[in-house]
Amino acid sequence: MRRPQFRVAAKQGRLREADEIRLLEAWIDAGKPARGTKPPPLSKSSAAAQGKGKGGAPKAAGEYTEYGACTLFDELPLSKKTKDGLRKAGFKEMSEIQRAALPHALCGRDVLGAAKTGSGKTLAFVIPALEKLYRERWGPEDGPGCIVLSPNKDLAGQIFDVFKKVGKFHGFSAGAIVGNRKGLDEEKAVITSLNILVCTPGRLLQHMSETTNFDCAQIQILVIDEADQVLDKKFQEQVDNVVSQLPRVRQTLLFSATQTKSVKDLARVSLKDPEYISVHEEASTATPDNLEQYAMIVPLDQKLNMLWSFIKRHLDSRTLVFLSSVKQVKFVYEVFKKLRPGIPLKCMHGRMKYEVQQAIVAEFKESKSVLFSTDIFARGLDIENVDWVVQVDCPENIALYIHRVGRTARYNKRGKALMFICPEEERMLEKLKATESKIPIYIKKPNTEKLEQISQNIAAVLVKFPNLQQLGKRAFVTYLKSVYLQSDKEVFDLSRFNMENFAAYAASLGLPVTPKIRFVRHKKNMPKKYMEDINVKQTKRSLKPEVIEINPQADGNLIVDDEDDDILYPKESKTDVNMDDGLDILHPKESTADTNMEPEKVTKLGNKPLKKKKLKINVHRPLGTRVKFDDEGNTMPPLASIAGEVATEDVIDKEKISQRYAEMLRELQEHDKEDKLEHKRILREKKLQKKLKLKRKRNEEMDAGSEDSGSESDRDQNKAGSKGKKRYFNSDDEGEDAAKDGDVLAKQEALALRLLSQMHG
Ligand SMILES: Nc1ncnc2c1ncn2[C@@H]1O[C@H](COP(=O)(O)OP(=O)(O)OP(=O)(O)O)[C@@H](O)[C@H]1O
Repeated sequence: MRRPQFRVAAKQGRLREADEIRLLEAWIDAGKPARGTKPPPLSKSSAAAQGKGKGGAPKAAGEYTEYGACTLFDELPLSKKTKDGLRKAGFKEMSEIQRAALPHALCGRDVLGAAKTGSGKTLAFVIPALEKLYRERWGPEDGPGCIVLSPNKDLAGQIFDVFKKVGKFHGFSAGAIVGNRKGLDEEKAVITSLNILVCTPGRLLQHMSETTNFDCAQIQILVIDEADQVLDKKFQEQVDNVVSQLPRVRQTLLFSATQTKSVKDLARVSLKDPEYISVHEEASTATPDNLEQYAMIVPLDQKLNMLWSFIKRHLDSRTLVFLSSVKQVKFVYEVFKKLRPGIPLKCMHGRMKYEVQQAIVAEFKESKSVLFSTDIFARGLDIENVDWVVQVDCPENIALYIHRVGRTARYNKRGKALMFICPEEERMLEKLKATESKIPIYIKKPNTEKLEQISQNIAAVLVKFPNLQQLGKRAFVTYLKSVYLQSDKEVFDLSRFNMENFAAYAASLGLPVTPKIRFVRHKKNMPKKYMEDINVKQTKRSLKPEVIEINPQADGNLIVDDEDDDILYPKESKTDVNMDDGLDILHPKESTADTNMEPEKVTKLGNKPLKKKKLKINVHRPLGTRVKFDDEGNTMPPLASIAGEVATEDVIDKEKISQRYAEMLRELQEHDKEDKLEHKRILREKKLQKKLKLKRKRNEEMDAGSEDSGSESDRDQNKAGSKGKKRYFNSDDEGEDAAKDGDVLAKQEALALRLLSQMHG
């Protein structure tokens, strides 16, 4: 009895939907805005008036309102399901970019949208995507109908969440195709039945080439978020490949806070007669109005002191700290955690599992804390109420600066941003302050009185936790590499630093010696400008590797050799430029954003790694690479030299320094003692093992000898001894087992001797 009722209800539902779609299509067509038009500017009084007057749903069939100037979502020609979703999620009034983009996007036009960070661009493409599929009556059996490309998996996850929220009442299946290698098979199993795919270009391409029956020939709408980054050369091959597999007849929406207008880029995604919507083009600033921005000139070796002092003075804030490499993030997080600043610390980078990242973001949203991050979260990350964004390392360009600071002051909220800039990178400040950049940034003078000096505390932590020394070394190396690999040599030029700077920086990380570094680079991948910039000793036909070395012990030159991690060969296909360690460093890059792409996929997709050619560059720079000597002519450890310098400036008490050194020495001696004891223990254990082995061997020989003469019961006994007792190895009870073994063997030995003497007797 119930089945026919169900069928009737379903049929009625379908009919209602069909009626709604007919009405929506007519409304969209009748009230669409003229091409190239923008909605009139919004004054507070007009907003309310427009909400009641001009907009609104059609009163009766055939009487359609224009929707190009409305202000509320309810006034747009949207399906009931989408409106319900929006209402449930608490979205009522449209933001500027939504007002401007939605009317054009809803009537099927291609859109190239730009608006400041945090201004609500996500809804400006999520709504048209849902509506398009709804009006096309897309169903599960139709497969993928919408693709959203995002530069990284975290952002893809966030966009997916917005789809889930707003599309709650629709019946579409959607997925964030961002899984790790393990998730690939699961994705393969479902991807063909998903209607909305939010994915990174690399992952999508992988499915396009590997997943059977995965077909994108029916795609209705393509969205590219963070379009300037996704259309950047880093993704070029992947995006071109993806786009070539999509139907030419489709709608395309491109959004970003820092938009591309490059005709070449747009041609690549074949935009048709697009609407250029840049709602803040005429605004006096490129960053949110509610954002206060400050910069401070901080020498490299003072950055951690400054960061620590900042954190200590903002214990009641939610602070997001950007550093330029994974190793730096890990190091600063680990060391600061040990020093206990009095506020929870978290860290996040592209090497973490997606689920872990999600959990950390959720925790950060919940409590006032400090989150150290790489640039993986510079774009798109939407966290309400971030009070401060602190950029410890200089952003590689203005666009990245805008995206980083845009993690605060989102959607009408207030926020503050602070950037530390080394004197050697001051050119970036000039660029930011240039009129055309439209960035109201103010220089703040560091308050040296309130600056806490923590280098020695860090050194003490490193003595106590030796594994952090290695991490510190890596942090040092990856920082210098990140500077070295930047393409904007006007700002980033290692030659502006000298050996003293490097030594001081190493000391500020608590390192007892300045790590050595060597850069090897394929000439082909070096920016021309930089090639001219450095003194390359190379004949035209030479194929030797180019080597730039930094060595604190070398006189005058930047030389170095680091045995394990610092020989860098260009790898064209790698896209994660997150500077994890030496082996991940690529050719000079346009962008340092941690794209979180899966490198192995990219390699599979046909980018051949370059041959390691032996190009050698030896750079002899007339730089201030002085090594410090003490009164007796011995080279001084950098920490000592720095301590001396600081002391002369009366920042640190000399007595304190010697006390600290004495303390460190004591700690080292203690460690030394422990190491010696441990070494002795290991030797003892080895000796015992050896002895036991020897005895066992002898025993076996004797057993073999006594086999013929031994009684049946003896043999059984032996068998029981060897087979009946299972042994479990656990490093904790190794000593006890060994002792037991010793007893057993001693008994067996005695038995064997008895047997032997019986034989001989
Ligand atoms: N119409 C709206 N009403 C209220 N809140 C909104 C509206 N539109 C967007 N938001 C909220 O504003 C915040 C920022 O939105 P969104 O992440 O889309 O910004 P964005 O422009 O994409 O930023 P970015 O350039 O940094 O990626 C989100 O928390 C979102 O929920």
